[in-house]
Amino acid sequence: MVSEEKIQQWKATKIIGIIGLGDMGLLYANRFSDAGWKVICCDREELYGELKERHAFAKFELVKNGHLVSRKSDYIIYSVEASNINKIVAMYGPSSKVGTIVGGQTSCKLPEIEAFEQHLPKDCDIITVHSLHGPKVDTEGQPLVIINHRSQYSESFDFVNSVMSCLKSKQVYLTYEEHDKITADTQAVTHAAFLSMGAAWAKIKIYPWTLGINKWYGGLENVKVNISLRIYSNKWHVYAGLAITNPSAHQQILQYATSATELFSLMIDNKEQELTERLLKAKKFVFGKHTGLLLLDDTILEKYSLSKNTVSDDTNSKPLPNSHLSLLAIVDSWYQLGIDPYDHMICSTPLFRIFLGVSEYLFLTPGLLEQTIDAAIHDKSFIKDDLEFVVSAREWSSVVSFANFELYKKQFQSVQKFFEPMLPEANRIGNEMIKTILSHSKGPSAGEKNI
Ligand SMILES: NC(=O)C1=CN([C@@H]2O[C@H](COP(=O)(O)OP(=O)(O)OC[C@H]3O[C@@H](n4cnc5c(N)ncnc54)[C@H](OP(=O)(O)O)[C@@H]3O)[C@@H](O)[C@H]2O)C=CC1
Ligand SMILES: O=C(O)C(=O)Cc1ccc(O)cc1
Repeated sequence: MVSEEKIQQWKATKIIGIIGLGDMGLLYANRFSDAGWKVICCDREELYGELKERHAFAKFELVKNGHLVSRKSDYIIYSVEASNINKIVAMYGPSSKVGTIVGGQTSCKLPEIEAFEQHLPKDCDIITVHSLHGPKVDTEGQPLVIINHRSQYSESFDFVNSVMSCLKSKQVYLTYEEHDKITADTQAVTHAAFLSMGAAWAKIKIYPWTLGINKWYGGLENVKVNISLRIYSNKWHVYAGLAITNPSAHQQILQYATSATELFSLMIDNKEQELTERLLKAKKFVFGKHTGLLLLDDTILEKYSLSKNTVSDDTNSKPLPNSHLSLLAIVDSWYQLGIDPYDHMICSTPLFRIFLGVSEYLFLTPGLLEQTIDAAIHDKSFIKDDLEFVVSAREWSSVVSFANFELYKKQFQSVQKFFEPMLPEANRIGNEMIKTILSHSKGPSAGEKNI
């Protein structure tokens, strides 16, 4: 335990450097400087003039480039695009102050650690971090992974912990290998699922919230729409980087696409018994030990719809039952890969917890799985949507396994363009929905497996 006096002494004498003043870099720069740390930042040199104006009243200092950050800082954090980490560390790493600590914020740690080992002077320690949430989420209580990879100075680790403590996140200590395996299981496959939903809607050119109360209506559907659009309102490189640069993520995303394909084949072949047996096995494996309350309650999600329709507008219609292929496929892929998603709660993002929450709801609400299987076999209202979903899941999987950043960008941006007019509204509703889910789940009523 570091004394308050020591922390005050560090605050008076040490400098935190941030290279990359994008969404996450800015979040850290503001939080650290608000907590009383001296912070010095840069973004790309050509943006210096513009950024100087934009941050004229900020508490942190802005300098022209990463060399100037590196020369002065006692802890340097690279908060840049994953695909450029090697190039950027190669550029500024050798300017790191003697005996400094270096880390990064990229979402997959293997390429980051390789870049540090390759380009940093041997006298630098390597202690890296990953906040498991987006820049607009309250950092308090969210997991923050800290990886103490190479420490030769006794104070380095305590120092980084003290700096990070102002975020009030839940600090989780892992190796970079553990981190990458877990985030492949959690983040990468969650994104693949919601990216595939959005791509399928864009391909068949439907805005699912405009179809009245017949289709895509209700709490589970609101989650699918809101989270999918939330992902498409972000920067493509965040999702591309964490999937493409993490080898374990390729296998995960491929399994997700394979599960979706195989379950869909059983649906179109009307193999009800085989489908039921397969899903019950998956249910037993993933949810067999579940006790206590569900992570999510469908009714609290009802109101977060982009739709202007309500059931009372249209009393003769009732929602068509969905086959929920995207949710069946994730539970099946956890089963096929032998992953217990609850093991990863300690190191999970809000989106993963929500994805697990809706899957759990589908499998554990009495009668809902049976109703879903019945719909998948006997009511083909969603069959065309499911076909597009399967094609999309396989396309995302191919793009990721071929490590094709350009194609990823193209595919992402074409869907983004389709949803563009709705993204601000979707983000607003999505933020409210996530806030409600997170606040409900913080309370004691969330049961043993807090979201
Ligand atoms: N967004 C999120 O939800 C999260 C992201 N992360 C990870 O954090 C990292 C940063 O993400 P995020 O902040 O969202 O992305 P941003 O694109 O917002 O930020 C990255 C910033 O780095 C800048 N940059 C590029 N090259 C240089 C350079 N040579 N010197 C200085 N700055 C440079 C970029 O400028 P330009 O755009 O002009 O190239 C950009 O402003 C990524 O690796 C991401 O995977 C981690 C947790 C959450
Ligand atoms: O919660 C999610 O999965 C997000 O989409 C936000 C996000 C993106 C990248 C990260 O490395 C961590 C969090």
